[in-house]
Parts: sequence; structure tokens; C-alpha cells
Amino acid sequence: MQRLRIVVKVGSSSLTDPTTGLLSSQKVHGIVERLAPVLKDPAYEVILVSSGAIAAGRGRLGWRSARTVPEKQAASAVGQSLLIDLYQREFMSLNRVVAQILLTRSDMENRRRFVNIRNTLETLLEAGVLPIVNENDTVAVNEIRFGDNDSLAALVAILICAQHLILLTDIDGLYTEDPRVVPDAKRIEEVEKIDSSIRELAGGVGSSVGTGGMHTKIRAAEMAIHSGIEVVIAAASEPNVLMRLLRGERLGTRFLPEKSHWNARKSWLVHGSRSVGRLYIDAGAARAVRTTGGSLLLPGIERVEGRFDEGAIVELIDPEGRAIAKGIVSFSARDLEYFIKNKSLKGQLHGLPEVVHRNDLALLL
Ligand SMILES: Nc1ncnc2c1ncn2[C@@H]1O[C@H](COP(=O)(O)OP(=O)(O)O)[C@@H](O)[C@H]1O
Ligand SMILES: N[C@@H](CCC(=O)OP(=O)(O)O)C(=O)O
Repeated sequence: MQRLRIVVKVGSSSLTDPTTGLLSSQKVHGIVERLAPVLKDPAYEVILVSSGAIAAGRGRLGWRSARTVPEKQAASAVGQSLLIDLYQREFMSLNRVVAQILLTRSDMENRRRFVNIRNTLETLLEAGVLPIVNENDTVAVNEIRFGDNDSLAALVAILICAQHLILLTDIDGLYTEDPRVVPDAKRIEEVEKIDSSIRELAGGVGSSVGTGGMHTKIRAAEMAIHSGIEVVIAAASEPNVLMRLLRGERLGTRFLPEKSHWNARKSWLVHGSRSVGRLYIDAGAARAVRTTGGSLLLPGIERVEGRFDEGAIVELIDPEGRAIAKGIVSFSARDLEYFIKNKSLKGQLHGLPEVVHRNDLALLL
């Protein structure tokens, strides 16, 4: 039987006490209660992405707040083990082994690590273990931080080819405006396509502990639906919310997956990888790449930007300056510059590999 894969993300706001902002063991218990029936059902495989480390650490350290990045990192270092210990004890009563997985953005950007993470998760799921993922806050300096766990959860869902991503938060879905600011705002039940009219609905963060508010959730939903994954934003406080959602009950806001979506490799290219260079290409090459699904060949390249080796991720820029695709380049920047400078060589360059093979290329436009 093909099991459905579900990534459930629980935000800081749903794991903490609203007045103190500290981790609430009662709320953690509530999340475990909602997960229990799904875990028991052989139709599903679950990965939990849980925030809460900073809140747990602040509680243990007696800190009223953690504002600077080093403070948050220190609080998280103290709190992550407390958080996992709490989950461990809760899941023990359900006879379920848990595993801790801590990731940074750069783990996702590196294709080998990305594949390794997938192998580990697959093995854990196969062994009936519940993986509990969080950002590795202590090593995640600004450039490699997710910051919010919504994008992390979307990338995990892409990585393991999940069918559902459920973002549990302190509000029962996406509203036409932030209901904390505009009390008569209306909940949106279903979103067919995420465009600027949807992105504009997101207001700020509601609680003192949340990060990103609806902005990061809509961004995460966008990544996931492009990859064929259905996304729901729902209230963590709703009784039996997960099973009810999986049975099709209309709770929260459902974002429909796109029908013609990227495969996992292309999704990783677009959302997971970071490009380190740009190839400026001519109109003919842009047309070949965009409309005929062709590879990028040497004669189409006009200029190279960035220092990179073969195997790096680059963006392809068309003559109008638009990034039309992202792909894995087969030559280093130095080699490409050499070929461009010695254009007369072009005629003799048949037989060289494509600069970016079509299988290693994902269109952005
Ligand atoms: N259009 C909107 N609809 C619903 N909630 C919104 C909207 N804009 C902003 N918000 C705020 O987003 C908050 C949830 O985000 P956040 O605090 O980051 O949660 P989490 O900790 O679960 O990631 C809500 O409490 C709400 O105040
Ligand atoms: N990694 C941090 C969570 C960051 C965060 O607050 O994210 P979110 O729950 O999306 O608002 C922690 O465990 O405290």
C-alpha cells in the first residue's frame, strides 16, 4: 500500500503560553494528541517540524526575552534538548520512537547533503520512527538561516515528496486581513493560485514568539504547491484537527497543488539551491530554453557573472534582464569566459557537453 506522506509544522505560537511566551507542556501534549490518530493509521507517514526551542531555553534560563541572534542561539541550544525530551516522553506513551533532525539552509542547498538527509528520513520512516525537525539555530548565522520554520517545513515536504503539508498555527487560516488588526476580516477557505493579491493579505506576526506571520506561510505554500503538494494552514487548537483535515473536512485555508508541477530534483533546484553565478544569454538561446525545452549551448552565452566551478548552480538571464531559469552548469566560470573571449573557437567546440543540460534546468518564467 502506498502511504501518504504528511509534513506537519507546529509554530512557536502554538507551543507557548501566550502571556509568558514560554514553552507550554500542555500545548505540546495537545499537539501529540492531534498527531496520535494519524500516527496509528497505517495509511500515513508523518514528519513533524517543530519550533519551540528558543521558548524552552528562555524558560530554563529564566530570560524574559531573547532578542539578539546570539541570545536566540544560546536559548535554542539550551531549549532544543528540553523540547525533544518533552516529545520523547509524550511519544513513549504512544510507543513511538522519535528522532531529532536539525537542519540549516546550507544543508538544503548542497545537493549531496540534501540527498543524504532524504536517505536518513526515508530510513527513519521505514523503521516507524517519527522524525522531529527544527532549524539548527546555534550554527545558523544570518546568511544560512531559514529564520522561520515554514520554509524549512516546505523544503522538507519537497525533499521527501510529501502529499500534504499542514501548517498548524495560532489562527484558523488565512484571512482577508490580519484579524487581530481588522476584527471583521474573513477566512479564505481555498486558494487555487498564489498571486500578488494573496501575498498582499499577509500582515505581521500576531504573537511575541512567532516569526514571519502569514508572509512566511504563504511563501512556504507557494514552494509546496509548485511541487504538487497540498498545503493547509489551520489552528493547532482545533480538536483532532489533523485527522479531520486528512478526511477532507473544510477547516483552515487549503492551497490546491498545481497539476503540472516540477519533479523533486527541479523543485530542489528552484527552491532549495542557491545560485552562485549568472549566465547572460542571447535571444535565440532564451527561446530554445523557454519554449522548446532545450539545453543551453555554448554559442548562446554572452557574458558570465560570478566565480564558480563546474557543477555550480547558476541563473540564466535573458536579453531583457529576467532570470528565466536556474540550472547546474557543466563548466567553470573561467572556462566559459575563455570560450567567450575566443569566439573563433566556437566553430571547433562541437562535441563539448551542453553548458546546462535540459535535465539540470528548471524554468522560473
Ligand atoms: N491575513 C492574515 N490572516 C491570518 N493571520 C494573519 C494575517 N496576517 C497576519 N496574521 C498573523 O499571523 C499570525 C501567525 O503567524 P506566526 O505568529 O508567525 O505563527 P507561527 O508561530 O505559528 O509560525 C497570526 O497570529 C496572525 O496575527
Ligand atoms: N527554530 C526556532 C523557531 C523559529 C520560529 O519561531 O519559527 P515559527 O514557528 O515559524 O514562527 C525555535 O525552535 O525556537
